[in-house]
Amino acid sequence: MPTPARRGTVTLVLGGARSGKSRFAEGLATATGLDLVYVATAQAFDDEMRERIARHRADRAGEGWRTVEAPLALAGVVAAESAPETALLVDCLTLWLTNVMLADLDVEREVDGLLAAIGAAQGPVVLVSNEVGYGIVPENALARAFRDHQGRLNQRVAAIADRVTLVAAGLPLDLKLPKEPTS
Ligand SMILES: Nc1nc2c(ncn2[C@@H]2O[C@H](COP(=O)(O)OP(=O)(O)OP(=O)(O)O)[C@@H](O)[C@H]2O)c(=O)[nH]1
Repeated sequence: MPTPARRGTVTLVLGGARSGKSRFAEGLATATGLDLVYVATAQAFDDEMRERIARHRADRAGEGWRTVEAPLALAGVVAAESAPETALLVDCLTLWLTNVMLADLDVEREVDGLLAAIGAAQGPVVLVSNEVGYGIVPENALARAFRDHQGRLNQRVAAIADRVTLVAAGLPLDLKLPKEPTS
């Protein structure tokens, strides 16, 4: 049983594809005992993705989640949905960044807005993101730009997060833990 995200804390959960990061992040959010909002950033462009999303929805059914889809307007959704009695799970920053780039939006400006919304959140926010930089340097420029933006986005969220956990093969490794209160 993971230690719950506390009120107002920001947690970043990193990992590769199928690493178990989403399940771990869900566990952090549910362990708060607060109202649960799942902020989904994926868009279904094909049948496989539609089925994948349907499976995720079925897995969450009955566990008290309310789902809000935010493929692009993530900062606005975090600002609107965050509340002291609500735990937000944002799954995931990688697909959000993909959507921002495909929509030809200004990545830096969008990330600035997202960070401001996360920093102002009233309740716990758990964010899932991918570590994508372990492979070889991609041949095409868009993939290289994406990889760089993703690395910078992860660093910026990690810098303001209270806790950062890397999940590999279903196992969590804490990279950053909340500071203990001094008294
Ligand atoms: N639009 C939408 N997307 C959803 C919903 N539920 C889950 N998703 C998306 O499903 C994606 C996660 O699914 P997977 O690709 O199977 O997970 P993964 O990240 O590869 O695997 P793990 O590392 O195990 O989490 C996330 O990006 C979510 O945004 C939903 O209700 N609506």
